Amino acid sequence: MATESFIIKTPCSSANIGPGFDVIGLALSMYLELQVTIDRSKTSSSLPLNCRVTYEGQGEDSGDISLDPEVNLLTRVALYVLRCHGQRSFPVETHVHIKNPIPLGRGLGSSGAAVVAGVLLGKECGKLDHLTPERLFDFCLMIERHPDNVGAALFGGFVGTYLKPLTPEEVARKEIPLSEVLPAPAGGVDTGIRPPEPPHGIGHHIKFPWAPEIKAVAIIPEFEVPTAKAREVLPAVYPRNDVTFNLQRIALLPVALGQSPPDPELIYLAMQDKLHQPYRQTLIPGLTEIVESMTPASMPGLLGVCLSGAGPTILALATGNFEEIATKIIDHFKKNNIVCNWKVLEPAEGTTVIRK
Ligand SMILES: Nc1ncnc2c1ncn2[C@@H]1O[C@H](COP(=O)(O)OP(=O)(O)O)[C@@H](O)[C@H]1O
Ligand SMILES: N[C@@H](CCOP(=O)(O)O)C(=O)O
Repeated sequence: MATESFIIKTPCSSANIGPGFDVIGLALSMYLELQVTIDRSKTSSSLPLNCRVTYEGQGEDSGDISLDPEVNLLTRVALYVLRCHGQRSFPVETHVHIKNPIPLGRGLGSSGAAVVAGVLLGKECGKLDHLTPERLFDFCLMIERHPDNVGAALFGGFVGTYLKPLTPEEVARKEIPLSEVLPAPAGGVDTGIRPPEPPHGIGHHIKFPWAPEIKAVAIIPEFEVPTAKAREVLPAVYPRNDVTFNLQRIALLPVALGQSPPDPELIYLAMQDKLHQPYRQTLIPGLTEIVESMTPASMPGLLGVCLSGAGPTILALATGNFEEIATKIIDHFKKNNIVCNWKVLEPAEGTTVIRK
């Protein structure tokens, strides 16, 4: 067939869920979608890297998302996968239309979804059928270096993610600067050198059960917090008591969220954190007040509240009363002149490729 078309659909995610910093991820029902067509009848193209990128959705009007395939995160990731397999550019002539409802820089895994979808785009465009989901995870981890949000976006559901102990040589390869992994942005020189391939079996995941009654209410402030900035405010070392506090809760969390009917007191306790949220309140006005004041005792239907990913979105897990819960959190943000919108989301399947 001369024209090939397929769709890549990747869910957004909420990482951490309180105590699970860089470990736990939950795929949620808002999807980044790539509509891809490849005209394989053509033998040459005037398009840069043979690829035309179009975009609709979040950040569309602000011009935050580049349409240059050498600059756009998604297509750069796809090029990384292609170049690791000896293919310098996209097939002649590729059109990638990106539909993105995931708000940017809000802690709902927009970059994780872009990385996962980009890796799949590279696999599909390059006909790299030998790449298993586990190997695709390795590629994701060379770019998004924590496994929680990419693990959820790739595999779906409620997941625990972990990295295998790497040899010193593998660590050196995995931690190679991002500028050497991703192709040079526009204006950079394509040296023709193959980028470093990921070590094998870097990341792993395990799926946890999720009680069907539990929904995720995302309260999304209008301002952005880039994940890189939200990681810079975290300390390099932690007091032992704070680490123990999180270990005790992380042992409860997957069990508490899998039990049906859910136990609000247990879930509320299991969602407390001392490793990232207290430090990130400097970037998210009202965060501590929200986390401390929203309890199942004061709000029927509520199970627990946490920062979603690196923020600023707040994730409230609940079995009902969604609007009242969201309104209460929105009112807290209002005191700091912050406007929000909100959505009820459900756990989602992982990334799928749909061929027509
Ligand atoms: N669909 C997309 N296409 C291209 N780039 C994207 C896309 N989604 C996110 N990004 C990039 O990722 C950035 C946001 O990443 P990050 O700061 O990690 O926040 P988030 O919590 O949303 O993942 C955006 O500013 C943009 O540069
Ligand atoms: N564990 C990471 C998760 C970042 O997720 P994002 O959705 O904000 O990109 C962190 O907390 O930094």
